Amino acid sequence: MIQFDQVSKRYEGGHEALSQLSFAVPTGEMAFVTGHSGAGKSTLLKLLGLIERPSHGTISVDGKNLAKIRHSGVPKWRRHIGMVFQDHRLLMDRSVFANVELPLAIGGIARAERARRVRAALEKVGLLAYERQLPATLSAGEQQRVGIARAIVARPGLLIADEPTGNLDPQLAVEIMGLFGEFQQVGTTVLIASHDLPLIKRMKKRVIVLDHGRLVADLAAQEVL
Ligand SMILES: Nc1ncnc2c1ncn2[C@@H]1O[C@H](COP(=O)(O)OP(=O)(O)OP(=O)(O)O)[C@@H](O)[C@H]1O
Repeated sequence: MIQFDQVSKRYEGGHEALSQLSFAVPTGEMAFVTGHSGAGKSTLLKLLGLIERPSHGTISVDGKNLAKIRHSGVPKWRRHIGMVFQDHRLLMDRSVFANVELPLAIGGIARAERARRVRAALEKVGLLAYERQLPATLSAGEQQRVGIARAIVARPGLLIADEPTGNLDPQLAVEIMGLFGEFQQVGTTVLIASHDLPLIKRMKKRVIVLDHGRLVADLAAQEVL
C-alpha cells in the first residue's frame, strides 16, 4: 500500500509543486496520475523514488515511513522499486544485456543468477534476441522496453513510470501500457504519470488527477469512461 498523507512539496525558491496531497494505492493496484504540465506528476513519483523529499506530510509504502530512510539507505530503497522514465536513460555504450543487468550487479547478485534474471526480464518484454545489441540499434519502442526490463529485473513490488509512452507513436504506446498491465496482473503495484488521456481512458484503471499540485479527482477504474 502506498499512502500519501497531507503531503506538500515546495522546491527551493519555487512555489508549491504539491499541496496537501492525500491518497492511497493498495498493493497490486495499477493507477494513473494525470494533470496539466506542471501539475506535480513527476514530483509525486520523485517523492516515492526518494529523488526528492516532501516539505510536509508523510509518505509510507507497505507501512514503511519513507522519512525514516536516510541518505545512506536510498540505494537499498531504490532496489525495491522499479523506475521507468520517458527518456529511458539507457547507457548507450553498453549492450542491452548489460543495461538490464545493472540493478542486479549493484545488488551484489552472483553472475549466473544475474544472467538468468536478465534473460527472464528480456523475455517478458519480448527482447531476448536483442541482448548483445547496443541500445542505439533499437527502435524507440524497443529502447523503452529495455528500460522496462531494467526496472523489473530485480522483481520490485512497486513499479513507477514517468510519461513512459511520451516519445512513442500511439500503437507502440498501447503495447507499452499493456506490458505494465501484465506486471500488475502478477502482483506488482504500478503507478504511471501520463498526460495521454485517450490512452488512460483505454486502460480502464484508476485515475488520480492533479491540478496545480492538488488532488482534484480520484476515479475508480469503473468510473473511467
Ligand atoms: N527541481 C525543481 N526546482 C524548482 N521547481 C521545480 C523543480 N521540479 C519541478 N518544479 C516545479 O514544480 C511544479 C511541478 O512540476 P512537475 O515536474 O512535478 O510537474 P508535471 O506534472 O510532471 O509536469 P510535466 O507534465 O510538464 O512533466 C512545476 O511548477 C515545476 O516548474
